[in-house]
Amino acid sequence: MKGQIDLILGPMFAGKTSELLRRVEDHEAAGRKVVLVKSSIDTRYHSSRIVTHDGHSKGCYATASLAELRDSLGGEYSSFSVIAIDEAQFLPDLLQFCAHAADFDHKHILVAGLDGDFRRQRFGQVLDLVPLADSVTKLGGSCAYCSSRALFSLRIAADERQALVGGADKYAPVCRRHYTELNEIRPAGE
Ligand SMILES: Nc1ncnc2c1ncn2[C@@H]1O[C@H](COP(=O)(O)OP(=O)(O)O)[C@@H](O)[C@H]1O
Ligand SMILES: Cc1cn([C@H]2C[C@H](O)[C@@H](COP(=O)(O)O)O2)c(=O)[nH]c1=O
Repeated sequence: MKGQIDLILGPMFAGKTSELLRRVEDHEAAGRKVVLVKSSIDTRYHSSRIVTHDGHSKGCYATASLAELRDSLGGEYSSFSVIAIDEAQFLPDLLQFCAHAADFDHKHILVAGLDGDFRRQRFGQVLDLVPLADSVTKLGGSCAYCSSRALFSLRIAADERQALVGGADKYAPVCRRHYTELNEIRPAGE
């Protein structure tokens, strides 16, 4: 098998995790052995399962880093042909691990994560993978205020830290118009 990196990006509630699990099931149905992993920072729904916002889930490794996952798997690492990674924005060694696993270990890597934070700034190393990727899929959700395509994650909690784990209690998916209006963003010079 050749190495491959497929990215699934988008704002919160866009269906990234659902799409990741769908692709995992396709690989498993084709007889490929898949290891699932997420950042251990994500404790929202379950500590050792990847869970979608509408309750679908699959067991996974929860890890602080992908080097730690590699160590935990030991010799079993070579038996997996597919590595599915969720909450990729929280993994500090995402770029180095994925590059090595695809280029030299010939793994097929599926990566789901935020393409931007609540300020629409880069988040972790997700965007660094774009030049290495075979495919990049940007999903959109449904705007919480008008049902147009949601492109961005609006933070509704009063907290300025980049990393703030949460769901609908802290974030809403929004279209460009509502992101701009609700953040009171003004064009430069106004
Ligand atoms: N504002 C919302 N709050 C809670 N759940 C939502 C909201 N918008 C959409 N959902 C549900 O979340 C599902 C997508 O969940 P998931 O795949 O976990 O998305 P992502 O990984 O992109 O955050 C949608 O199919 C829908 O059922
Ligand atoms: C926008 C944004 C999000 N987060 C956190 C909130 C959630 O715990 C995850 C994203 O989860 P999802 O599966 O994509 O719904 O990331 C954050 O820490 N900072 C942000 O700016």
